[in-house]
Amino acid sequence: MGSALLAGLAAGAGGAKVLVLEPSPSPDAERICRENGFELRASASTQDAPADVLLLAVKPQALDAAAPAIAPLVGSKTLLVSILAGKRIADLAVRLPAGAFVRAMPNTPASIGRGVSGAYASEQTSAEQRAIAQTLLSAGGAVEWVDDEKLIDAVTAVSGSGPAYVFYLAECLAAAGVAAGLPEELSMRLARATVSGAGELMRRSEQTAPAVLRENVTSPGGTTAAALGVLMADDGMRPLLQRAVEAARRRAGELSG
Ligand SMILES: NC(=O)C1=CN([C@@H]2O[C@H](COP(=O)(O)OP(=O)(O)OC[C@H]3O[C@@H](n4cnc5c(N)ncnc54)[C@H](OP(=O)(O)O)[C@@H]3O)[C@@H](O)[C@H]2O)C=CC1
Ligand SMILES: O=C(O)[C@@H]1CCC=N1
Repeated sequence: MGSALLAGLAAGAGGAKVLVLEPSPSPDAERICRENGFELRASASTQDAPADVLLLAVKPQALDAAAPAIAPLVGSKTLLVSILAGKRIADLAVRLPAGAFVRAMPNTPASIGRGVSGAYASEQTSAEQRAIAQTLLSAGGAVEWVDDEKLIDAVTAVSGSGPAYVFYLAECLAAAGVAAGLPEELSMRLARATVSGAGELMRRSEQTAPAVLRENVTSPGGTTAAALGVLMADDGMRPLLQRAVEAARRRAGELSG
């Protein structure tokens, strides 16, 4: 996720000095840094001046291990932008006492500029710092600000993890096609094209309500209505997805601390 945002940052960094801390950089991260003149190191040193902006993108479970390597870059004027699932601003502040915090939750379509991030800014965040966070995150796509930090766990469960649900839908659709008699590769091609095409149609359509797009596919008494009778049953897709999103939201809560 950090590499995806870094690629976006590369496009919009202007003349800013960028330091990337990464103990074992991927070839992609090395390339992005080389091509954009970003400095790449394993850790910060006490010789480094505090950063204006720090983007934190380690796993939540790696925060304790990573914090000492980052600490020299944190000062009272530093804006810390965290994309760590579950970690609250209070959790970050005890380890990395920056002056201001933005807790954000992007998603992997950010790697092609088509992501969406939810973001929450701490009270201490100035308008200028908020604008910087907006620029950084919008390199990956749309940005939706929320005014209650607790909502970030719900954002995580809906759009942070959400791409995985959609990819799993494609997997399940392909498997169902095979069960219906289609060759495996053809079924996967149909499922991929259907999921991506439907997503693109939803994005481009003037009609913003997915329910209307769904109704456009559904001929009265036809095949889609037969399938939706299963998916929209009381024990169908809605309660299933609600349970899945709630499990993700709960897990985010468990990752705090
Ligand atoms: N994947 C997703 O869809 C999303 C993830 N997130 C959040 O982004 C964060 C990263 O997740 P993800 O990208 O999936 O995980 P990855 O494991 O791909 O990325 C974590 C990165 O942090 C590096 N790292 C580990 N320890 C340190 C350290 N001490 N100092 C500097 N860098 C270190 C890792 O290096 P190495 O590989 O060498 O250990 C790795 O490059 C998580 O907090 C997650 O909650 C947020 C939104 C969406
Ligand atoms: O699975 C995770 O914990 C991260 C956060 C959102 C997407 N991936």
